[in-house]
Amino acid sequence: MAESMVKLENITKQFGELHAVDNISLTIKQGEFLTLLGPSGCGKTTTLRMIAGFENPTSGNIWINQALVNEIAPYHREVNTVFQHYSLFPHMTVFNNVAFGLKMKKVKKAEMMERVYNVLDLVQLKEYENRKPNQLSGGQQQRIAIARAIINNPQVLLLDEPLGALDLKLRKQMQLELKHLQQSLGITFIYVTHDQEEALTMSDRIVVMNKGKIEQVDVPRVIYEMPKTLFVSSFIGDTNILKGMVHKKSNDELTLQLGAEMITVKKEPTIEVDDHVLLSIRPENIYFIKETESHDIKIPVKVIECIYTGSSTKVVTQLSDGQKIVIQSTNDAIVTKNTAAFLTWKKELTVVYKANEKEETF
Ligand SMILES: Nc1ncnc2c1ncn2[C@@H]1O[C@H](COP(=O)(O)OP(=O)(O)OP(=O)(O)O)[C@@H](O)[C@H]1O
Repeated sequence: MAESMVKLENITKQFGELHAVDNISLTIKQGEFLTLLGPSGCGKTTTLRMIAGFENPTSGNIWINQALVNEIAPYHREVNTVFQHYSLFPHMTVFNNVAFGLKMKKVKKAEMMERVYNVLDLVQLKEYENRKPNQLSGGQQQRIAIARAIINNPQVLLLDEPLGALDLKLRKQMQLELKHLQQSLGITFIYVTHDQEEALTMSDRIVVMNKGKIEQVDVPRVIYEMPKTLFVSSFIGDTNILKGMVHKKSNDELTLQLGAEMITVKKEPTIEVDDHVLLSIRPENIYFIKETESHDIKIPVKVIECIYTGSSTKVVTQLSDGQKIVIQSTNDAIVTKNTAAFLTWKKELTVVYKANEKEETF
């Protein structure tokens, strides 16, 4: 996976005054499943459309397979795109929809038949070859759209929210199918979604975008466990954001005041004594402990609410200064509403940000 398949260098796209994509640089490796993730309007689709050639960058360079493609028309780029709306030809059978690209290229009949049946087999729709798109379910139509996109053996497949129109169960099933397909074909996938769970499930690496800029690029585990910015922390998964203040700084630790308590966390180079900070702690990383237990972090709280959610219980607690901490507990027997309790979490799972860093609601 070492070779670079797509390279974006200082890419900006302006629509009038708006910087839809704002000076991003990114290298996507051969065979990689890379996901562009971010809220609506952050520039994901615009980035994908520039790689496809449907939009021209205002400035910057795009390489595909080591070739500069800025001036190359979409149909001459080694990429294919799958959209959320399948854009199948309604009057053609499944077979003809998939064969269309090969017919345009005047591929010989025997080879065309072999290739169409191969991809129909890959997407498990061989027996549907004579149906029209309106005789297929949404998931089947999307598989046909994917079959059509891979039949020309593109180096790169661009997928713009391809599962967005499907219901949750089918979407989850198709996520796994797509991932397996990508692995077996060895094609580079650049995938756009605003669904963080989908991104975490499918990707080799995730690019988190916000307002046209890249906030973080990394493997799913690092994005989830070590979000670099407050934005990433809040956008990916559920988290508690708590206000604190730095009391002491030693060689490798910070001592923070949180409510009436002092806790120690890992040192952050840019954070100094007296700084106001925001702590991000995921609900599933917090545990209830008994008053008699001793832990590095031990926070007294009041239990405000217990909400049963099936596999776990969401427990809302409150610190002495009124800040709320939500815990996702699989052992709710330990607490009851309106009682005092004690919380702990691992200091290495506490992510600390300077409070003035992008304090906004997401
Ligand atoms: N052709 C255009 N003309 C003017 N503004 C545009 C155009 N295309 C996109 N934009 C704007 O650029 C910004 C980024 O849009 P883009 O479609 O890339 O976002 P996105 O992250 O894909 O969002 P979504 O998840 O809603 O599809 C938005 O503010 C959008 O309104």
